[in-house]
Amino acid sequence: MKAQTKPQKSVAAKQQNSMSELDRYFVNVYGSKRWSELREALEKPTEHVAWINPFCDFQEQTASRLLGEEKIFDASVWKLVRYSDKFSFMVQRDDVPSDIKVNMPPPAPIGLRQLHSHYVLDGASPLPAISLRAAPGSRVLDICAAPGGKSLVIAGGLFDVETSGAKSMLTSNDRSQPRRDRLLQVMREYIPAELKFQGILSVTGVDATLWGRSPATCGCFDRILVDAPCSSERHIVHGSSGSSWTHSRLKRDAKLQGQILQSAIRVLNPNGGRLVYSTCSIAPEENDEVISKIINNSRLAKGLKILDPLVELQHEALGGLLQGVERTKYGAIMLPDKSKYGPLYWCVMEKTISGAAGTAWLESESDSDSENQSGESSEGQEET
Ligand SMILES: C[S@@+](CC[C@H](N)C(=O)[O-])C[C@H]1O[C@@H](n2cnc3c(N)ncnc32)[C@H](O)[C@@H]1O
Repeated sequence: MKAQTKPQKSVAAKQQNSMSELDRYFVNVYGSKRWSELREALEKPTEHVAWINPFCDFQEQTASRLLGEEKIFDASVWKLVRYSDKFSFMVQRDDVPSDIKVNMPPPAPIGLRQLHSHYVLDGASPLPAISLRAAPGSRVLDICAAPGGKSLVIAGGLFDVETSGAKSMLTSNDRSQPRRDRLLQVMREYIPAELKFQGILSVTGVDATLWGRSPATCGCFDRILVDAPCSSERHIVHGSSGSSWTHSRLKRDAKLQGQILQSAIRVLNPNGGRLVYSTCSIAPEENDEVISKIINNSRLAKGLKILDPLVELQHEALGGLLQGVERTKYGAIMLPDKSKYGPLYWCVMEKTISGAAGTAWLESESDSDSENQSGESSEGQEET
């Protein structure tokens, strides 16, 4: 065995310390038996599904063509699950022995438009995007959007090339330039160019904690997805995150999540706007406790109603995906020791302030909330 150099030793020692801090923390949260099962499940590779791109030319038939004449998916391994004509996905068949690891076929450009056939994502990932219920005509903000899997799922339900005049709008925002570059590439590969040119689909680089600052954006989104940056313990356990776990970092993440959520609530339409908050963290401090702080803030909670996170998902097509889902105080969580997919936490809320003019309520709060805003400056906006 090769001897470790001094810097290698100190990195290994740091990771070791951080792992034991992580273990101690989660034993307290889940108890030692559940944590050891959950940790083992987190160490395994992520289970993926394929979202079928409804923008490919042959729309409804796309999914079955992928199994049939296109032969991208082998029908003895994959099966098609159809939630609606805008949302279908491919999952591994139940009769494929679980010890056989089959690789997801890579996306391929197909049809006249040469758009990519499918997008590979964790099986739990589409659920927050579906729960938004964005329909043609909705103005949607995906406030932490890169690399873009959930934006694609939203766009699929929102736009129809034929009915793009329905005044739907999707703003996919992310502060990180490299991740935004990836998001722009995903949009180019999956979404027809005509939607981008009409200015109804845009990519922006604003600091999400600052969205609520601009009177121009107050109350103007009917649907908002806050898929917040989080500790992402699975990546830490896999050693792929490039950072180590500490409780102080978790607390910083939770603070940022609260700031982003507050900012998003300010730009949510007060007449029936819907917001979904999600993370891939398994820590209650980054999930229910972030929601709890909002609920206990009388100004922010005004008109906000927490909805049953599973109601929107009661559809036979989603039964397989939702297996093992657990309710939490405010939302739902999928943890990979009980479920095939995840981790994923999500909470669905709606804002209705009867009789309130959109901006009046928002303007009255903005000053007193300013101490909660991050001091970081926003980046410029760009269009796809
Ligand atoms: C969980 S990832 C989003 C994944 C994405 N929703 C998807 O489905 O592909 C969180 C994202 O938040 C972005 N982010 C972190 N802090 C931010 C901030 N203050 N403002 C905007 N975006 C931020 C990160 O760059 C990261 O891309």
